[in-house]
Parts: sequence; structure tokens; C-alpha cells
Amino acid sequence: MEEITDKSEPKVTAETPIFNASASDDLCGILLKDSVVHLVKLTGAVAVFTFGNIDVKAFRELDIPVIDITQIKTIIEKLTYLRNENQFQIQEVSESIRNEADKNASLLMSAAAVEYSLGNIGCGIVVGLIRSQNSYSLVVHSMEENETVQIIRECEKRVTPETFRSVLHLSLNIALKGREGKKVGTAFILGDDEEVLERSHQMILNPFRGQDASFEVNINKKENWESVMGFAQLDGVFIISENGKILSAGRYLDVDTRDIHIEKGLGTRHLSSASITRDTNAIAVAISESGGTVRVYMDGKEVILIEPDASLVKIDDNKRK
Ligand SMILES: Nc1ncnc2c1ncn2[C@@H]1O[C@H](COP(=O)(O)OP(=O)(O)OP(=O)(O)O)[C@@H](O)[C@H]1O
Repeated sequence: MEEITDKSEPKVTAETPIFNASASDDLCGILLKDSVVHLVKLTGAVAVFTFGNIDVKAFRELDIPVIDITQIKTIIEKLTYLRNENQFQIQEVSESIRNEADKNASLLMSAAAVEYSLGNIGCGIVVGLIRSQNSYSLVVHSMEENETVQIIRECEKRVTPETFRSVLHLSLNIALKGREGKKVGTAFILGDDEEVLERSHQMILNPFRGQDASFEVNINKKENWESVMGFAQLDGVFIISENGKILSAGRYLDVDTRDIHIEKGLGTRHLSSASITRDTNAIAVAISESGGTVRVYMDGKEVILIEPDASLVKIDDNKRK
């Protein structure tokens, strides 16, 4: 580690770490501090403000003030109190800073999880620079810690990752685009197919039943998606094997929906999809016609909710091989 002695001419390059990360620092913390140092040099910043549990010793080599606003909150409170003569205002300001930061961080985490679930990015560290109102937020996020990513990994123990991602991708397409301008609701029941078939029956003739046993339409082949989207308008649900074989469409789930709690306003298809995941090892992905949402159920519970805001989730079909 290079020691910096000449403060007027900092011998710091992008390749030179200028602080000793303490043993307790995690990788995200180290990267974030490094980025702050780079940003200070790039912008010629006059001070660094930190908020929350950050070890400011990491910035001692910088020859500008490093101010931990968590520590001096009472001073800010006093100053603002004098100016505004209204103590409640600062509480609102500090709450809103915290809310804004939380919102920015969770926005980045959600976006990262969606991109991961679609297979567009791997699992690693993501960095976000978010502009909001009059400020930017720098967010460094470890996908390993992302709860949604952890759930996706759980799901991928029951069905192949390719199958789970294909169904999620297709579901987001259905939720965003619908069919010929009409909103569409449907559900995909993935994995544990023997048990699921046992606990369900055909409502209509199965369009995916071939003449011989070797007939296979697989959801992992993109060329099959158009016909799946067409059949999504049928009553009932799709049954998909853990490897992506579409076993059935227009299937009715014979389930006991008692003791299953789903969000108010959702209909019977969501309820029965959640129920089948309680009774089997299957995973259900349900698209709401009324809400335009995509929900994943596992073990009888909703584990992922995606509200596909077209501006957040940009689905580029060409990204998929
Ligand atoms: N047990 C079931 N198994 C399979 N499909 C079902 C079952 N019960 C209802 N459905 C399907 O759900 C459709 C009714 O959808 P409903 O609007 O009640 O629920 P939803 O899709 O959960 O709600 P949303 O309005 O949010 O889309 C029916 O047309 C039927 O095809």
C-alpha cells in the first residue's frame, strides 16, 4: 500500500488504493469507499458527507472535510430549528433523506434481480448512480445478498434455471404486452409434474398433447413462445416439466384453497396456483389480467412480485440466444 505524504500533489491513480480496508469491511464497503475517493478527485469535491454506519477513517487521506452527518444530526437539527423555528421540519427532512436512499437502493436491487432472473446479468456486484430530484445516489449492491436472487436460486433447485427464466421472461412479455392489445391473465405450474397432473384435469382438449410420446414442445425454445402466448388466453393453467416440456394447457387445478392467503383482489387462478405449490414441490408463476403483475408462488406463499413497469423492465427479446 502506497503512503500518501504530499497532500497538494496526491499521487493517487485509479489503480492505487489509498486506504487500508479494515478487516471488518465487506467488499461492497471497500468498493464504495474507493468510488467515493475517485468521485472526489474527478469532481474536485469540497467535502464528503456520509450517512449511516460508515467508517470515515477510510477517507482520512483526502484533504477535504469528511463529515458523518449521522454524528452531527443534532447540530443540523439545532441549526434548522433556529432557522425554521419548527423542529418537526428537520425530522421530516432526515426521514425523507432516509426514505429517498432506501427507495434508490431498493430500486437498484429490484432492477438487478429482474435482470438476473431474466438471465441478462450474472450474480456479482452491481453499482448504481441514481439521479433523483436534486441529487445523485451511488449504490453498490452485492447480488449475493439480494433476497430475490436467493429465492430465484431456491426455485432453480426445483426446475432448471433455463426453464424458470424462460417462463419469467414470457410472463413479463404477457404482462407487458398482452395479446393483440388485450390484457391476458394466465399461470404456469413448473416442476413436480406427476403430482401436479395427478391433482388436476383438462378443461378443454390439451393443445400440447401429441400423437406419440416423443412429441415435445419445449418452453425453452423461443420459437414456441408465440403459440404459448396464443394459448395463454385459454381458461386454466399451463403445466410445465422441470426441463421445460409443455405438458398441458387449459388445465384445471383440483386443489383445496382453504388456508391459503394471497393478496386481496387476486382471483381464483392465483389462489389455486398458490395452493398447488403448498401441496406439491411445484412452483407457480401467475400473471394477473387485472393488475398486470407477475407473481411467483412456492410452498403456498408468494415469494416474488414483479410489477412490470415498462420504463424499468425493458424486455429485449433479441438479448436471448
Ligand atoms: N382451480 C383452477 N385451476 C385452473 N384455472 C383456474 C382455476 N380456478 C380459476 N381458474 C381460471 O381462472 C380464471 C378466472 O380468473 P380470475 O380473474 O378469477 O383469477 P385470476 O387470474 O387469479 O385474477 P386476475 O383477475 O388478477 O387475473 C378462469 O377463467 C379460469 O380459467
